[in-house]
Amino acid sequence: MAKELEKRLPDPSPIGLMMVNLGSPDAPTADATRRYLFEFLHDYRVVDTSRWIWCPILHGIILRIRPARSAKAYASIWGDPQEEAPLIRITRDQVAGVQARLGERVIVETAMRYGNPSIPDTLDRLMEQGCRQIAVLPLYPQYAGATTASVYDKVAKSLIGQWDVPELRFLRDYYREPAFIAALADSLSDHLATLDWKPDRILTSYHGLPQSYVDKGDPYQRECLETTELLRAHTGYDATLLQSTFQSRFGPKAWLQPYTDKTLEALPEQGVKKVAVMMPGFSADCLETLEEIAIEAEESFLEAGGTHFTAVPCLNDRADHIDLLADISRRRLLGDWLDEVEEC
Ligand SMILES: C=CC1=C(C)c2cc3[nH]c(cc4nc(cc5[nH]c(cc1n2)c(C)c5CCC(=O)O)C(CCC(=O)O)=C4C)c(C)c3C=C
Ligand SMILES: [Fe+2]
Ligand SMILES: [Fe+2]
Repeated sequence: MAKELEKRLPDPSPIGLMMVNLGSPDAPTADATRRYLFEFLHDYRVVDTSRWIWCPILHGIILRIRPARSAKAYASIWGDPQEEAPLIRITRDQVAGVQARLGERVIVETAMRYGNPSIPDTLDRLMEQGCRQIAVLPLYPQYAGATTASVYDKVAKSLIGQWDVPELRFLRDYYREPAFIAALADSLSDHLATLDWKPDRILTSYHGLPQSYVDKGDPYQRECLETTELLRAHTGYDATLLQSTFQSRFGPKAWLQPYTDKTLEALPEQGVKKVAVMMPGFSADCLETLEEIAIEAEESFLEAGGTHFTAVPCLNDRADHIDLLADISRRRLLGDWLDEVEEC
């Protein structure tokens, strides 16, 4: 009898799972890119400079110049301009795969931290469908204040003013999951098997972060370096073959080093002419992988004397990636919520 009483009463409401990525402009145009960058670059988690200093720079220079340049870069990777951006399309495929694996008791939705589908609209949709328990899965394997914590902030802000707030759970990071490391290693070997050459060097290139954020305590750099360590241990590749670098600098301050572009430009002179670049910090291909690495970085590596270059696709909608996202959601987020419902 005591055991019976210990059981929680079954809650028949559906459970929500919101999978969140960074977001992209609504279209590959300067206007849409300006709206996206306006929201993105006003986030204190992304740019922590005082608004008295930052807003004149942002409004006076960046939002006048960058949107046209970035829109051109987006257009080069977008495909059909009537469709959504690559990052959003891939995230929707991931969501469909996770939904299929979790079954109909869980409602899985796509959300973007900036732009659409927005976090507040997605939370509203889940709550309208009756979800009283919502799990949030930021699609960033390594934690950073600028990404993961920014999702936490936005979720919390979205609920301001609500009288009936759902029970919430968040995933902080998943880079140490053995299945994640195994999927990265398999994606690398699958990709290398399609080539008729072997790389002399494989870069694990992570999105950069201002060095000052790490100096203030952000663990992102450590988590990236640990990801590469785990990948070395899994593949047996040593540090001379598998090397960490950081890409996508923004502005004149020092960012995490070594920089991917400078490394690639220097490698041919050191006799390293065949390079593969993989990007284990990105769960989906996006502007930073498809344009900055697969187009721009390849061009500058070949100009510097490299002979062979390849960019390894992100894990995207690979079955092992979707399996691990569903498994992490079940184990680390939904856990006893699912048990409670399933017991009834
Ligand atoms: C201004 C500072 C920026 C910080 C800090 C930053 C951190 C950061 N970003 C990602 C992941 C992505 N960033 C992407 C694009 C992008 N990033 C910045 C700036 C910062 N990022 C800008 C201005 C842009 C927009 C594009 C451009 O104009 O160059 C993307 C791709 C988005 C897409 O639409 O495809 C991703 C993904 C991480 C993981 C991170 C910190 C760890
Ligand atoms: Fe502003
Ligand atoms: Fe970024």
